[in-house]
Amino acid sequence: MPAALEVSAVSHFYGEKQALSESSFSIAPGRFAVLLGLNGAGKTTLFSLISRLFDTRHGTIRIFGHDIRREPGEALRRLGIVFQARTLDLDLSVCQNLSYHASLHGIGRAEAMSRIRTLLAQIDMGDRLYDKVRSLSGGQMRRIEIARALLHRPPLLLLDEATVGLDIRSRAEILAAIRELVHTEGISVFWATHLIDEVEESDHVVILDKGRVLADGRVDDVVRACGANGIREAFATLSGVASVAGGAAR
Ligand SMILES: Nc1ncnc2c1ncn2[C@@H]1O[C@H](COP(=O)(O)OP(=O)(O)OP(=O)(O)O)[C@@H](O)[C@H]1O
Repeated sequence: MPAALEVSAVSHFYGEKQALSESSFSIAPGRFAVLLGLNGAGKTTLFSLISRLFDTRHGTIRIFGHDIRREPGEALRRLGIVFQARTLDLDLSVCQNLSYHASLHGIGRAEAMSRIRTLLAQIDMGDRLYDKVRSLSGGQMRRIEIARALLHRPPLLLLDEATVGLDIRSRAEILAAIRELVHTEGISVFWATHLIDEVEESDHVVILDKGRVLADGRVDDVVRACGANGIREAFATLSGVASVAGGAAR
């Protein structure tokens, strides 16, 4: 079976500025993989390339073996994405936001409603179907965005700093719900964060710093290769920062 995501020698420039430099790694199907990097590491740039928001001019990206440039339809229908910036329409209801996304994916109305009800129940939002998005908390909006990203049943889900701005309980709940999806549905997740405490020992981790992949592999292997005392120390050493504390790097 091909990799869920394969990134090969991908570079990206904003004018003269190089934001990604010959980045390569791949993620196996059914894995929870973390893209770990400080602010400005290039995480959002990489996600913008994977989702084809930006054109990939240097290198190749494949989703389950489908090149995003040569077979964009096949590749992108296997991808769900939650961007860092909120993208729900605040003046529409939860149902309207989700139905609109379903119709973009060619999902018929009855099937869409059935999927929406199932997904909302899974994320504990079953009673908010007809509420305006504006009336939801930040954590609840994030859950709706996750449900939206899963509506077309993609086998690969990307989340860019999905817990930013949420309180500690919402963060933990969202992370746990996504980890649960990996176990129960067997989907592959690529979770971008700068928060070291979101990483678990059995995860696959890709450490990105100033546009370069500095480490790629199982967390315990990366820690061992660095001769570090844990992922916190390995990340601090690789990123060249003095310490990583309080859940974030300093
Ligand atoms: N539109 C842009 N024009 C010029 N430079 C940009 C642009 N977007 C990002 N950059 C630069 O590219 C680099 C990577 O930025 P990117 O947003 O991808 O990082 P990030 O890891 O997602 O950071 P954050 O966690 O802060 O969102 C940074 O140096 C950033 O300043």
